Amino acid sequence: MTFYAELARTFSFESAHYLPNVPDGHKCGRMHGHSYTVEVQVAGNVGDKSGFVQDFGDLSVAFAPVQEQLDHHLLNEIEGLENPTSEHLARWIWLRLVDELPLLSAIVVSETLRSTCTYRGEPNGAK
Ligand SMILES: Nc1nc2c(c(=O)[nH]1)N=C([C@H](O)[C@H](O)COP(=O)(O)OP(=O)(O)OP(=O)(O)O)CN2
Repeated sequence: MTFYAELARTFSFESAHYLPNVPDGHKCGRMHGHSYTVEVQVAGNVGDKSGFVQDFGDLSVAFAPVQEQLDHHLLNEIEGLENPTSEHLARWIWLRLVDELPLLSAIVVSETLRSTCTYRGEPNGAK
């Protein structure tokens, strides 16, 4: 019997950033840090024999180089993250994982406990 399921694995890293395009006086224009969490989601059919959509370990392997690039870095200095909002960061991570994780269905970025941004790719699959 084939059935469909969704998996998620959560990663965390510490980074500094500032938002260059916020209005004068906005607190996020000053450099500050976050303990980010990123949830990587994949979705698909569960293999008859494996019982997996995909091995959770594959998500860790795919995320490792991304973590290396982000952890304890100033995000603004990373190419493509010159304006490192949660929205841009979620899409930036998506673009770095989607080739290795074709079942990727969402990237959820949290800067704080109360705020999340979810990116699910472009509707037509465009990059
Ligand atoms: N749509 C977005 N809004 C904001 C982003 C963002 O990436 N996307 N980022 C920020 C800042 O990075 C800021 O550090 C976070 O601000 P805020 O959510 O206000 O965080 P606080 O925990 O300080 O919230 P309080 O309500 O002041 O406690 C801002 N907005």
